[in-house]
Amino acid sequence: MLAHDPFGYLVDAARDYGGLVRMRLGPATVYLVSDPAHVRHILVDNHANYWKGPILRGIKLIIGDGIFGSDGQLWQRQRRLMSPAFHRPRLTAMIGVMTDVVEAATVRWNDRIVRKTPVDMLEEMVPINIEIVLRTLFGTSIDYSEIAKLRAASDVIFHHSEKLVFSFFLPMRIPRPGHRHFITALSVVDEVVDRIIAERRRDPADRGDLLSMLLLAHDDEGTQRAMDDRQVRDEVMSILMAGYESTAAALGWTWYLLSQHPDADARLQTELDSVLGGRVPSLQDLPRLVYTRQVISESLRLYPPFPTFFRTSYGRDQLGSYNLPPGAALIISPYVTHRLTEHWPDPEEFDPMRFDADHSTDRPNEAYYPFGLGRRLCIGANLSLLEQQVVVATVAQRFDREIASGYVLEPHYDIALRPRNGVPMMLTPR
Ligand code: HEM
Repeated sequence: MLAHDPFGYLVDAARDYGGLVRMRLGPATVYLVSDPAHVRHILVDNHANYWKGPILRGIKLIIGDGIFGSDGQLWQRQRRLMSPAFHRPRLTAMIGVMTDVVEAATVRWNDRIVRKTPVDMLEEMVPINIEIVLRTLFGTSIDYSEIAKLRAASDVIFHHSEKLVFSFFLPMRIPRPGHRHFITALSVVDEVVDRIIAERRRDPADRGDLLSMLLLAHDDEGTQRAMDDRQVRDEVMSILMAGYESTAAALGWTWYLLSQHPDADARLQTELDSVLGGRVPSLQDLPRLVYTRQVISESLRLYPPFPTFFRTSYGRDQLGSYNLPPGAALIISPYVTHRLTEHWPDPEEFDPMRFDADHSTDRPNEAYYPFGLGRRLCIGANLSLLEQQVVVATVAQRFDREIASGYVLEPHYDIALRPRNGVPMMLTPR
């Protein structure tokens, strides 16, 4: 089912059978949820009846008990502890790092621009994002060749994660094809994670960033017991795995979509010229980059980097007229919801004006959730949106961009949704 054009299949299933569809996944029964009212019920109103569940068992081989896959009290404690690292004052202090990192990246593209060879605008977003996550949250940085190694290893891990998730009904002790490759890749990322943590332990002064929050945490009873090494490792791994690939994919999609919609690109340039006039964006500029933000929102609607995520019910529940059994495995899909014609007319059309103030009130809030909803809303959503605005504004006002001739888009899904062959573009300085 999920092998060939999986998302076309899911969109058709929702159109034909509605916002809750019971389907087979191998020997297992799963439910595809896309109706905004059901999504709200599961993630917000009755969230206590749902946990991440056995579908995420495979992901735990990677992130252990990290925040992304944990539940109950452990999750609550970790979320409370980590949230301040993503609050507004900390985010605004990150803008300088973001602009520095993007500027340095554009210098790396110079020789390709001069030689008139394409720059892959998906691939190039990855080191930008790794660097931003490492510097802003963990106060460290790694060199370019190490970034490439980390990237290659994460690719293997993502690819294997997809197999693990969609064969969740098999015991985890049965190795899936590619298991040894996966274990080797995991050890590469683990080495980087261990080094980041060891470096900070040698110089443990409180820097107010996420890593300090993890390392200097005490438990709620104030017994001064620090978080154990394994938990710190699981959290750093969770943030790395959830953090950079998703934003890089989002930016890759935005560059692709702009290349296919010259009118939207022209409007974006007009806004950037009038608000920034060639400067890098500052905190004060960002609220004025309204159309830039709409472009980003529309890109996340069409191609949410996590097009599906998962829950399992503890007890029975009522979803509309349907009686959901206990232990039901749910695939919740923003990709599908974002294409429901009752909320999104001409859903395949790229139209950033859907997100202007006048049109945004036409639909329920839950018709749009690229970052999830409710208590488990993406902890990095605001960081990611800020970063996307900074990257799009900085790069777009510096270069005209054209997709390489002969390029054919092929979406590719392995937990994250990305263009399979990257986004090769010819860049011309403006
Ligand atoms: C475009 C970029 C991103 C997208 C589309 C995205 C999407 C999501 C979604 C849909 C969830 C909810 C999953 C669920 O409810 O099961 C989530 C959770 C999470 N995301 Fe993101 N994310 C992005 C960027 C980031 C960044 C930059 C970070 C960190 C630096 C991050 C860290 C996390 C974490 C830790 C969670 C788990 C939160 C919890 O369960 O309390 N994400 N993300």
